[in-house]
Amino acid sequence: MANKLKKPAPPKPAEKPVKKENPRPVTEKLKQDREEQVDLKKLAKDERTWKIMGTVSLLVAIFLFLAFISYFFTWKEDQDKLMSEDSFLLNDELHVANLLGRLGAWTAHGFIYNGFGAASLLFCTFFFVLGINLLTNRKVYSLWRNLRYVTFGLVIASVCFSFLFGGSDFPFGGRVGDMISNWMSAFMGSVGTAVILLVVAISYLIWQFNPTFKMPERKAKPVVVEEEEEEEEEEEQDLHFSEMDSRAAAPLAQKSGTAPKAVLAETRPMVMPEMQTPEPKANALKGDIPLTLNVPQQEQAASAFALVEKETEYAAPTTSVIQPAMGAELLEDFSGHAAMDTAEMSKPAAPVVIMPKRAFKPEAELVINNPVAPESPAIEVTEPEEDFEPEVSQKPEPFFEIKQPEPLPEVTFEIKQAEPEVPESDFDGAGRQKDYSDLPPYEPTLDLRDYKFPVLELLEAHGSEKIVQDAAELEANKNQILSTLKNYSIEIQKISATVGPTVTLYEIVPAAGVRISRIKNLEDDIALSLAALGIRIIAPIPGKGTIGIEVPNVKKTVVSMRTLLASDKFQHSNFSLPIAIGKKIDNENFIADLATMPHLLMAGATGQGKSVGLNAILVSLLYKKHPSQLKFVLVDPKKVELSVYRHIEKHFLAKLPGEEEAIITDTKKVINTLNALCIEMDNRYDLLKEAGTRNIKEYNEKFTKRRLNPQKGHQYLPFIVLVVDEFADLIMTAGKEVEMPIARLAQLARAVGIHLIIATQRPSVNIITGTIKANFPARIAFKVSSKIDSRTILDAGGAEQLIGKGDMLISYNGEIVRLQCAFVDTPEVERVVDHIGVQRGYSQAFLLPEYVDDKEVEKGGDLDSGERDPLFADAARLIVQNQVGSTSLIQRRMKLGYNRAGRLMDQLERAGVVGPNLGSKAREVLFKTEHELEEFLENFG
Ligand SMILES: Nc1ncnc2c1ncn2[C@@H]1O[C@H](COP(=O)(O)OP(=O)(O)OP(=O)(O)O)[C@@H](O)[C@H]1O
Repeated sequence: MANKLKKPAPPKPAEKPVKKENPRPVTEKLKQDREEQVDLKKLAKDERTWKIMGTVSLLVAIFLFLAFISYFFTWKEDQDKLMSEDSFLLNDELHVANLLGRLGAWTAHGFIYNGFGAASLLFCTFFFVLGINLLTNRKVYSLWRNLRYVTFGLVIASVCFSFLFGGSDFPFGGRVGDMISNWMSAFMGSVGTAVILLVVAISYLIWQFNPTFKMPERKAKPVVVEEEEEEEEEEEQDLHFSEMDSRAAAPLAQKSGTAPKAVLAETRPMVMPEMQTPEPKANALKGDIPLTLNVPQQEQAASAFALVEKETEYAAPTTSVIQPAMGAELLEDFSGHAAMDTAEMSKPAAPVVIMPKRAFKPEAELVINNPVAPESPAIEVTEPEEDFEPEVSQKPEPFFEIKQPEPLPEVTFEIKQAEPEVPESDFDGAGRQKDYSDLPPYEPTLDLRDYKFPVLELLEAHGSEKIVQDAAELEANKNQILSTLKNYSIEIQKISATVGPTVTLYEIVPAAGVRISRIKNLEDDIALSLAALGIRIIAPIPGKGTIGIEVPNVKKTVVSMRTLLASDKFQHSNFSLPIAIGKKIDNENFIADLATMPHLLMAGATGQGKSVGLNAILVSLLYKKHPSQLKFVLVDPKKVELSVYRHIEKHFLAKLPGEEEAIITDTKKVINTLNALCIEMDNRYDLLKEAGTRNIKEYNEKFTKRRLNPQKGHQYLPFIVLVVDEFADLIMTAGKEVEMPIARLAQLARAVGIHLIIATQRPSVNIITGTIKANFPARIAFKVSSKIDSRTILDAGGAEQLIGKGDMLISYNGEIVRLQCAFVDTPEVERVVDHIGVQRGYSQAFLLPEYVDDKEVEKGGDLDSGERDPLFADAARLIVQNQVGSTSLIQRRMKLGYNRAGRLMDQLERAGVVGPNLGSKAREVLFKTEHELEEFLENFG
């Protein structure tokens, strides 16, 4: 039929003469030109062109290397001939000793004698790197960086050699080295030249190898990803390797006449010669939809050790299962990619494309995509002096081998904030603002200057953390999903998979015309057919245009806290309060700033990972913050969950004045503490207002620059994090009395550095009320028992589908992300806490302002009537020292509630220390010197 329809076409030639006016030859020429251009472009992009160039480059490297090495031994014999013969290269009668004949001798002479001496060997490395990159079509080594090293290395090494071995017969530094060295010696003398060269040579070595001198580790870990990425752009201009990505790969396959049945785009290159299978069998599933596997980069694949292990593990199931299931045929050998070094493998790489040799028209394509490994973990200890080997995949040494610092004797000393020594008044006699800028900046950490941050060795790696990709499982799930959708007549174009630590995300691109809601409605049916708990359907995945089906992995991977804290993202985060929460499906570390959240609500049924989550947050803060910068207020009605933190009371905990225990377990005390926090918040706002700053960051900056006078009550403000472990319990017992201060703090406390983390087992609407919810934009849901609970926490379903054990959803910045929470076990927390606890701390916990319940005051009668407040004398001294009769000064400096400070002021007035109330102005202070006051106090009793 088609042919018949085409036959009537001949009239066309008849039309040709009509268009005679058109300059046909010109058009044809243009066409031809364009075609030629297109061909050239194709040629430039053709993989084979790069390979040929790569081979040539490698041969050049080898040629130069042999010629140079040979020259070292034969130069004496060949040099005369080289220098005396004009047509050295063309004279066939000349016999030279160089291994590579006249060409080798001539080239080596040119490079070594006339050029850079022995340093010319560096040219070989350049051609080698270029060759490897071209041959593998990848950036195995950074060409740009190598070029820089070679260029500087040539000059520096040749000059150094010339200087050191100038007297030798062999041209160690070459002409270039001799010239520069001679000039330098004449210019600055031998000693000057030696010093300069030493400095330059050391700088060069440091630049190239990094001062840690941990070259093997550094090379093995993908820390360089960012650096590499930067350079990648530069390199792309030189080499267009990046064009050989998965996008280019598919057309390539088609071009070669092979419509791929399965296109596997892999993040990591894997050598699996055994995967090469014979020609396709007749049992190839017709119309089978290939699966695209988004293999997440294991961040800890930084170590070569982990990578090798992973590869072998992956190879076996893939071989045995994928091929028969997919009907995939002989897979091309991709061993070329195995040449890639570990550093390359561990960074985001262009997908490797495995092409079957036989053409096969699939219904939809099965592609194994390649999520970008988000970051390279720096498995480095916080303490640089600790020599920690980052072998995450190995079990750490038993704990008893880790030396704990000797407990220091308990020292009691006065809390004395190292306050800057600034004059009492900000203004000089002439009323001008005094300038303190010449004083050194205030350093809050100096109070505990010997404080040592916890080291990563205190935490465990919890297994190898290798993501187990079971090809059989992937294929089976894919087929189940497809057949379920097919049963409901839903056609799809493509399916891909991303394997995460706990779940695998299957991304589906539906065929044109399929309504998303239809797939969404099949959630339960798909779950049933996969016979798995924890299926979650995201339709559509925001910003992607695909539909996601999350299916739990049979074998789950524990995400250890240590991995997260070792990651580059955490180590180099400049967040105010960085918290490492867990890993996303694509294995990206989820690290957020609590200060911007600014409060966090956590909910989940019992035993689903809440306490572990809380510990993860607390531990991440302990790893990043100095005791002077952060205080915790811990509320633990269950009495056991947070009790481990009591050891760090004198470092990191805050409590009410006069309280014995810093960790609050009694509901009544919780109310007082929350109200005290409200007072602290108000006090801080007063300070901010006086300082003319808008938030704690600006305030602390101004304070450290000594632009705020501590005599006026200004002080460095630590962040305060309130953690409530069982909020439901509090609401049940205290109701509004707890809800109101929490809501007030949640609304206002962010700017003054007070942040709330509230956890609850019962996420019902009477616990998480509208007021609470409105002020907690960041929420975490562990597995809950019903969809209603999930809606109460996240305003969306899904948390009821989770699988527990730290599987969680976080609603943050307006999107809901599934994470596997980092796991930190109680013994690990104990170790971290003990590490801090044995160090010298403050003399007591950070004191919150005192809060006196009005009702209790009423019940207890007027304190003023009989006796004087025990703090009377201290308050009088404070007022006289500062010569300011202000209630808020007493409140702030003595950490008292407003009522008590007011009563003290009344007593001071009655005693004649201060004058009467002057409205908005401070009261007059009637004692001008402390001496007068002391005499008065002695007589007054
Ligand atoms: N992130 C995680 N990774 C692996 N396992 C986890 C994780 N979080 C929790 N688990 C497992 O689940 C168990 C219960 O966790 P956890 O104690 O945190 O639950 P919970 O929600 O606090 O329970 P409860 O409310 O009863 O205190 C842990 O002992 C641990 O075995």
